[in-house]
Amino acid sequence: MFGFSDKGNLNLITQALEAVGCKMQVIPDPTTVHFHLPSNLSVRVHRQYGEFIAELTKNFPHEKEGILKFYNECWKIFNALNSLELKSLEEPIYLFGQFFQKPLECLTLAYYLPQNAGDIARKYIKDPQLLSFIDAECFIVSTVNALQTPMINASMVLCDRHFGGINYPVGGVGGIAKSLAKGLVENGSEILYKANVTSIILAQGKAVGVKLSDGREFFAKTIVSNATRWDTFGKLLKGEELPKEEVNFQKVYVKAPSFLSIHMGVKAEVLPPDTDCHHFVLENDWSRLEEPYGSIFLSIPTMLDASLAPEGRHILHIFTTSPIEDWKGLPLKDYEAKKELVADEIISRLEKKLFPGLKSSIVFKEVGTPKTHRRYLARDNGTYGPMPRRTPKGLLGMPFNTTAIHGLYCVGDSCFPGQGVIAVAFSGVMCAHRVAADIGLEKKSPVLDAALLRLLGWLRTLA
Ligand SMILES: NC(=O)c1ccc[n+]([C@@H]2O[C@H](COP(=O)([O-])OP(=O)(O)OC[C@H]3O[C@@H](n4cnc5c(N)ncnc54)[C@H](O)[C@@H]3O)[C@@H](O)[C@H]2O)c1
Ligand SMILES: CC(C)=CCC/C(C)=C/C=C/C(C)=C/C=C/C(C)=C/C=C/C=C(C)/C=C/C=C(C)/C=C/C=C(\C)CCC=C(C)C
Repeated sequence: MFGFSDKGNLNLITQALEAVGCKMQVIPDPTTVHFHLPSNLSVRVHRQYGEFIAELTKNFPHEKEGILKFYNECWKIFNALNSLELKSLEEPIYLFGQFFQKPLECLTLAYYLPQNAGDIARKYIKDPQLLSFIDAECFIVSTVNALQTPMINASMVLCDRHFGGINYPVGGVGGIAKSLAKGLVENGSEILYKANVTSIILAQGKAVGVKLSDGREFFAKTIVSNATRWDTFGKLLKGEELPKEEVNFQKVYVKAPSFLSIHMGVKAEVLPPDTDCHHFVLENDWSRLEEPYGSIFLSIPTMLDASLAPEGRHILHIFTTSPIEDWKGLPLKDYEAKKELVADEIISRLEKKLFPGLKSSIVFKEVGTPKTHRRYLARDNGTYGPMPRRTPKGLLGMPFNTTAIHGLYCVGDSCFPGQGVIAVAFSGVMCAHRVAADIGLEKKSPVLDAALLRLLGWLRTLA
């Protein structure tokens, strides 16, 4: 996980836990990811920036200068981001205050807001294989290539992994939600589980409550939806005319595919002792990077935290992009058979590329499809999140938290700045600040608000 460090301003998981009086013990991951790429290109992204750059330049000595220039430009943006107090960019008193206190940093971010990582990489790098490597660097966090990945998001992940680092919460990532929930309850909040919202209640065009599938209704001054914008406006507000803002959003962004996930328990001896925790595998053909089932993600959390599995066992979480269309309309028997077949192919590829004997070492296996994602996360088509339809203008087209419906706010990965736990946590921080201003807990200027919201709405139409 990003966001777990004890320094800077981007450690949003640490900050969220602290806000409710919790802290989790973490284990630093020495390697963010080990790439296994075409032409046997193997690159380990070491926690130490210098070691990573040394490994990359060893593979591409003729591009040393380009590599340094590209990643240095990322650091410029990361340092600007990391210097700001992160609050709502839709709240003018805060936004203008930041421009006043940190003009250079804010102008840097405003300059890069409409730009994408692939264009900047091409300014410095010519080697097509190295440009494909930058595509893979972006793909693992955005599910699209570098030319479609906003430069601000790319800089955040390409640098924070060396600044705050990647850290694993002891006991597993599920502990983050559990700690947060415990902290919230201890601070007086109430959380309803198994509460399936089927619609948002409107009164005179204003959002005033929610209705659950069991018929219960809840009313509030403010409604915040963490469902995707497609679900919020397509299902929870079904029958209402789609607001112009949302039509624009859907013009610029489509739903990214979902994932096929395989969770396995294996005998420990099948993995060499120095195996890294995270791997990304694309064997032969760069053109398959973005194709369904083309590339394989693999996490082995027991490499960092042995307590997660019984002694002598490791956990493998293997996943690859997969569209829901491949899994729709199949009779149960065919669905089960297809899961086995597709999983078997993926496991065979890993056996061939990384771990000989993998198949015979399996002691437990469970396969989830896009339908599993849809069911458990209630995400339309099980989507991983928004993906630009064409080349985007960086982050310019991403909507913030306020919506065209008075009293209704959106958070999550279909809001600015997009996918990723830190991105999603930032959208939560922004939303909390905007709501606090709107209900009178923070300073607010209605005149400036109206002007800024109009300006931001207009900027989005340029994307
Ligand atoms: N670091 C990693 O390895 C990793 C792995 C996977 C995902 N992620 C990130 O996590 C992010 C997901 O964040 P998010 O918060 O936007 O999405 P989310 O899908 O995780 O959260 C939405 C929550 O809302 C609930 N929900 C949806 N509709 C509902 C309804 N009608 N009624 C009640 N509850 C409902 C869902 O059950 C879910 O718990 C993604 O962007 C992704 O990048 C990171
Ligand atoms: C408003 C206007 C107009 C202007 C102004 C200017 C300014 C001031 C601006 C500002 C801006 C800002 C602040 C921004 C921010 C941003 C952020 C925070 C971002 C973030 C991001 C993040 C991200 C993207 C992340 C991501 C991550 C991810 C997705 C991850 C994932 C992972 C996975 C999947 C795993 C892997 C594994 C393997 C490889 C195995």
